[in-house]
Amino acid sequence: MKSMTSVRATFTTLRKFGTASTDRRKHESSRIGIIGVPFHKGQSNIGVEEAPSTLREIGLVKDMIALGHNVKDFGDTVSTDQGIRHDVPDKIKRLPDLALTCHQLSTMVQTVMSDQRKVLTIGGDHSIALGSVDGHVQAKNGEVCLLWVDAHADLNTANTSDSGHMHGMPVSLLVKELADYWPYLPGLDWQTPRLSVQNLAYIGLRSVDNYERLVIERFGVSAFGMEDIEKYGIHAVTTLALEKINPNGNKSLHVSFDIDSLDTLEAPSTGTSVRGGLTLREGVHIMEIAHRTGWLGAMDMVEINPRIGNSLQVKTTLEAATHVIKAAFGFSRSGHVPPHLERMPGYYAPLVNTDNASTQDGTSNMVIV
Ligand SMILES: NC(=[NH2+])NCCC[C@H](N)C(=O)O
Ligand SMILES: [Mn+2]
Ligand SMILES: [Mn+2]
Repeated sequence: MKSMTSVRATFTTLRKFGTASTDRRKHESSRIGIIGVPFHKGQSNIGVEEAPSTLREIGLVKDMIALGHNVKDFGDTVSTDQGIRHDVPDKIKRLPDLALTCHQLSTMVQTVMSDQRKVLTIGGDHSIALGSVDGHVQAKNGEVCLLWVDAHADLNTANTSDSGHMHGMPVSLLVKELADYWPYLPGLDWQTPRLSVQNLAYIGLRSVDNYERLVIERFGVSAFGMEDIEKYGIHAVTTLALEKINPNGNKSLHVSFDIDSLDTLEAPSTGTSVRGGLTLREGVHIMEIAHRTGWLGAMDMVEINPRIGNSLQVKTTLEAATHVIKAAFGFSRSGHVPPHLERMPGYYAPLVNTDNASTQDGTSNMVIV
């Protein structure tokens, strides 16, 4: 057993640095709505549309309820098959199905928020964020800030995209500063870009196309790539990004989390994986900070593809996504005292004399057994 002196020293050190274990994490329960979007036509890999059902099968809803939240599963958007339209730029020939899916999603997000719930949207590829963010912006009358956690900027237009994959374009459809760089898009009459690039920040970038870089520099977008995370650390980068996009703390936060922001080793089952990404710990910490701001209104989790990789790789990816989501909605790696224990002062009586945790000489009379 450690001597009392060393225990006292440890406790004092912990208290001085204010670690989570000495800083009581108050756990607030929330009302949460879950929406699935089984959509894959923003990219070329079949399977990403299976992620919503797969995450449900491994217990996502149960996990959220176990965090003490009031959780309602609003089901999935209805899949459509409008075929290919030839009156739109060739690179967005599958726009009709994206437009219909995102219109449904935007409406569902507004419905969930009108039920006083935070929204968790499970993709599907990242093009669906056009619907989830639009719904959030409409529900909050434009007072939204957007944190895009991704290896990619997803800032291409139909003219600048090399791949023609719409999951590389949602941000350019969401920000008003790029509205003039798009032709009229049939089927998207319901969507008006209202977000400003000033309220957009990226974390995790490491595969940015030339035109995307041009836009980031031209408009001064807050873009924190992996190099910035090497230099300053994930805590500083996340805190700075959030301060940039919501300086007055009055906007509702939307975090669009692309699982490929994590390193390939952490989340291999995704279609456009890029080495040198975030560790799972870094991804979790981004969401811990987002949660603790109290600003989080909605989160997307996208680009999980259960058909890519072997069973261990799929399991690894799904577990990573679950850890990130739970962090966003209050799971604390340091533990928390559930409300019923809060109401049991006697519970701590045998261990800590709480009315005088440290005696006059600064030593603690806490007995750790
Ligand atoms: N959400 C994603 N995984 N996006 C990948 C985009 C890759 C590339 N920048 C493109 O436009 O095709
Ligand atoms: Mn993305
Ligand atoms: Mn990506």
